[in-house]
Amino acid sequence: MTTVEANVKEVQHFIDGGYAASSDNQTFEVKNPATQEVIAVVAEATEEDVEKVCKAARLAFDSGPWRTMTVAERCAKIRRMADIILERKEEIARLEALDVGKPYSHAFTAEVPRAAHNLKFFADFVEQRGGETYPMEDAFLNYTRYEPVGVAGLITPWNAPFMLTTWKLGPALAAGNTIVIKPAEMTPLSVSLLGEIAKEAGIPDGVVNVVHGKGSVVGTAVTKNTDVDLISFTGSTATGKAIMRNGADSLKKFSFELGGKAANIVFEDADLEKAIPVSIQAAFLNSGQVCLAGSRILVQRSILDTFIEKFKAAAEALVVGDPQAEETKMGPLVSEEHFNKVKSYLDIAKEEGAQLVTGGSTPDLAAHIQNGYYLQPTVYVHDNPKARICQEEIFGPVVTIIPFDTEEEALQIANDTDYGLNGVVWTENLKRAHRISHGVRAGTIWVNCWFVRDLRAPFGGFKKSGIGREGGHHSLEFFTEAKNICIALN
Ligand SMILES: NC(=O)C1=CN([C@@H]2O[C@H](COP(=O)(O)OP(=O)(O)OC[C@H]3O[C@@H](n4cnc5c(N)ncnc54)[C@H](O)[C@@H]3O)[C@@H](O)[C@H]2O)C=CC1
Ligand SMILES: O=C(O)/C=C/C=C(\O)C(=O)O
Repeated sequence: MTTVEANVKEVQHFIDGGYAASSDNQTFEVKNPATQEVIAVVAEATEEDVEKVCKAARLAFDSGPWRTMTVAERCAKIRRMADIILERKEEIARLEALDVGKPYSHAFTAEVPRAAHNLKFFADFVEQRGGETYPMEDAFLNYTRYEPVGVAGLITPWNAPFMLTTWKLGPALAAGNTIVIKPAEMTPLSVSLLGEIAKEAGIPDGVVNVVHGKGSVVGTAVTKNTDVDLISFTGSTATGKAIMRNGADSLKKFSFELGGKAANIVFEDADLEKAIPVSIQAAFLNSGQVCLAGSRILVQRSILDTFIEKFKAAAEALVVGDPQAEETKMGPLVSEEHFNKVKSYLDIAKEEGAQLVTGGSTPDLAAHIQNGYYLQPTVYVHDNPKARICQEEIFGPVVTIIPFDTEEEALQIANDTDYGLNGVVWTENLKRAHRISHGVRAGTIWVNCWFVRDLRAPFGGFKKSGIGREGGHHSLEFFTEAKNICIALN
């Protein structure tokens, strides 16, 4: 990445170990969502460029040393990547704040360290991995090898671009695949560095490639490309369906982490001293642009008034402002288009008769961020769980409190959704915690906590929230082909 004029960065593809412009020199602009200023011009790939990048990854897989080098050597290079990310932590966190609009403090203390951990974790995990052996009396011995699949297409979103890309890159690389990354076009800055970081870490040319452009063109071309063997995707459910259709002809493997509309269920025996601040995080972290957001807050009617009063006060106390400022807890939405989508739900809420508790308009802002895509933390109460604001993924700082009376009713509302990524339960009753955790149809349930991540644990969604699981051996199963070798012993 270079700077072309004051503060405007030039971002190119990273192909076969070097930066490259598009074959037709086309570019697109990226804006800072806090100000609407242009912060980067980015190479926009043609279909021919996508061919080239996928071919580079193919050649690096077929004839390069990456998949044949020892696991120890490969993993040492991946760990070096993690170290370089930590050495460049401030720079990457600044880019993430600039590009996504998320608070720098969160990127610096949580997401960039997690990105480094994603790489290191899978390097360690692969080195320690065993295999299966099945002796057949004394006559034959079966043993299993886990070999890389080939070229991995990683199509990644804009809400946590660097962290979520490394979450796929770590296991894909550790397993010995070569990679084509297609970052989200709205937020390409941090991810564009991964090629050069890989090169600096000693990873051979052609193993980590990055290609930029619109999802509908470049994402589609990567998905259809016959040199690409699998697609790991995080993003919207609609795009997941398109990827599945476009990848069908080349019979790709898919792993999808898609949308969510999590129920955050607060029972009357919950410890509100913990439940309120964590529910605020679950609602407004990254301006609610988190697939795991607890955007449907189910509250038992006996504590409804107390909960609303405390939650309102905590939402109003959140510091909304410049993402680069240390004290900022919530920044803008990522783009004008997304801002308009989120704002449209304020009209829908009104039409649906939802009761506004707080928010619903633009916050007071310092002069330099007056043009940013800001919305106040917004809270509604609605007693109709079928309302659109209770059903659709808004992906913004807009949450709805839904009252309930009994456990059965809470479960019924929690499961009345197309999504099933995660759920949250607040209770001091252990038996109830288990009952509700078993009853909610979602891939992760957090009890008296939220977004606590052990990278060994399965992570992914039921229903329209995804296909497959990431994490620990689940990621490795996706990024490897299991091979059984059967040896006659006599
Ligand atoms: N699960 C999650 O973490 C995320 C969920 N979303 C949800 O999706 C909604 C829409 O956001 P979008 O930016 O439109 O998400 P998206 O799912 O379209 O974008 C994610 C990635 O997919 C790529 N892409 C788009 N169309 C493609 C196609 N046809 N083939 C291959 N790749 C393609 C994009 O370029 C980007 O890299 C959000 O409002 C939110 O509800 C968005 C981002 C992340
Ligand atoms: O912690 C993870 O591995 C994944 C987190 C996912 C998100 O933050 C997201 O997609 O919004």
